[in-house]
Amino acid sequence: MTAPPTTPRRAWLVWGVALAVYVLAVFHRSSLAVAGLAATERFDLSASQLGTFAVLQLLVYAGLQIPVGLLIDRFGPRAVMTTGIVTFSIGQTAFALASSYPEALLARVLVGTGDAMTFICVLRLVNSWFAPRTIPLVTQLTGSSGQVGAIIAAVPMTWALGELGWTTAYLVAAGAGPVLLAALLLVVHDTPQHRHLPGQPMSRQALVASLRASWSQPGTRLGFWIHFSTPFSAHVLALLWGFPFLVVSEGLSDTAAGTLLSLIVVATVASGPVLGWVVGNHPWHRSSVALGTVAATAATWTVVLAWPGHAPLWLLVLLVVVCGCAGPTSMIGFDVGRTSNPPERMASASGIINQGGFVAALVAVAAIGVVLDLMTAGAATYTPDAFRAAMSVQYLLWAFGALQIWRYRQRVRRLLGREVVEGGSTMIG
Ligand SMILES: N[C@@H](Cc1c[nH]cn1)C(=O)NCC(=O)O
Repeated sequence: MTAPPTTPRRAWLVWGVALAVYVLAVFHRSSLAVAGLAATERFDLSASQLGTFAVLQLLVYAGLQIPVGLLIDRFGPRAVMTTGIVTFSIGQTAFALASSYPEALLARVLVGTGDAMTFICVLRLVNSWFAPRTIPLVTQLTGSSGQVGAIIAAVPMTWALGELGWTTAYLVAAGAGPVLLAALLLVVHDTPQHRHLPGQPMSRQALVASLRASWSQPGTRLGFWIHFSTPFSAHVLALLWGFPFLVVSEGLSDTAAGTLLSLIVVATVASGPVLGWVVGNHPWHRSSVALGTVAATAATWTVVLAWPGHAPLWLLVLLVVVCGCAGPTSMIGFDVGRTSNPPERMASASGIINQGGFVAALVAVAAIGVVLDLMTAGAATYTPDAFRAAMSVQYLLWAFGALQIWRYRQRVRRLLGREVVEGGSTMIG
């Protein structure tokens, strides 16, 4: 499987259907965030039980990235994506019908499993259907357009939960799965030449050796740390802590806080194509863009956290826009992974890289909760000072991630000249 020299027209149709499946996966992933209160009432949950839904889903997603990458390299993206769409549709149906907390948790595990099978399939399809120069742009468009699923989850799903009730709202959402499954089976082929192109069967030793080979490429590690360092701040805000931080620490109304959180997705969707263009035309500077993004995110947070009293609205808008733009920067990680690995290891390398941002998000979300609890032990509510201290744990992740990006970029640059990288390869050895 190598990229075609020119992009066939059919590639856009294949990508459109695969992207729609990814949008649906992001929609299902995000559809719990707007249902927190309803879930608390339906299953009689405490706050930490509610938080378990989000953490469990992230854990399942991150934990499955490497196995799913291997499955794609072995069975092809069409087969794995088919399994993914069936799995998350069953999960969402089960969530609609769940009547107890354990049933609902199991349903979220299925949603997380199906979700984990989607994104790297789309990346693999992009790599097989598009001409090499177009791949960075389409990869970026995939990542940022996929976030539209989060917007659909926020607005129409809130309406549906209020108007149709829990069971009908989630059943209707699950109903989109079979429709897209039919389109997928009809339109999506693994490559322009093959409907189904499986890889070679591999023994356990060969699988381990292949993963080792991917990880030993400095470019895969550089991709992992870029994905680790850039998007987690947006996840921290959007997944759990943004709303209470903006309301308690910055004194915003519920509506203003909700609007700012939606602005994250708008910034993500808008900045993706620009970054895609930059990455496609200046591959040598990919890691510089990532380092600049980490610096800009940390600097903006610093001004917000150091501002005496409530930060002004323009500064909070800047914060969510900068965090939103950092999301697409994480896609640079996949591009570095693509140019550092042969086609038969592409999906497993993407799986390794895709873990980065989700591991960082899990660590950040959990660490912020721990610091908040420690600083407000016994108090009825969180305080602005506690939030300032808790949000500061992000500096540890930025510092560690930026250090690792710097180390691996030095290693790649020591071993490969600029003309080789600009020629489209960062594979070493
Ligand atoms: N980095 C994200 C995608 C992204 C792009 N822009 C903002 N976020 C990512 O890795 N996504 C994987 C997924 O399954 O969504």
